[in-house]
Amino acid sequence: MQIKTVAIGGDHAGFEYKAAIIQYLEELGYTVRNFGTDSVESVDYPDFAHPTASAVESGSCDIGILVCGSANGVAITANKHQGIRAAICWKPEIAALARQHNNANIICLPARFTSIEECKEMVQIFLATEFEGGRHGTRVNKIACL
Ligand SMILES: O=C(CO)[C@H](O)[C@H](O)[C@H](O)COP(=O)(O)O
Repeated sequence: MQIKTVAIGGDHAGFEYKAAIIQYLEELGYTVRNFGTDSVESVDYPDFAHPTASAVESGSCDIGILVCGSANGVAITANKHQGIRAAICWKPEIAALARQHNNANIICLPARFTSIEECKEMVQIFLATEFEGGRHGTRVNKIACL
């Protein structure tokens, strides 16, 4: 999958990291759609995670990034969307496996438990790693079969 357009969103706890990631991605040549929030003023993460997830689910963006304090809230929210597989990642290896084994289409980053540089590395890996398919495809297909 060729990734050109990235959706990104998060709450106040993820704002500074989101801004740094946007700049990083635009320097790499990606088109970034920012779904906010755009300040450190306290907000409710679902208000920003839902539109970000919808953009990926609809296909208007190729992949998504969500950032909040622990990543839990944005992940729980995004995974309410039928077409979303949102993975919480806190190490580069986990970001790779989220794509390789789970075909994740949103990476959720814990801003209060990682550094900006670690998040940039995880984003780069997430965007560059392909889904392996095979046995993993069988498993991923079973996720939606409620
Ligand atoms: O996952 C979260 C919510 O479950 C995020 O970590 C939020 O960023 C966090 O809860 C925000 O906490 P705050 O005390 O309101 O800044």
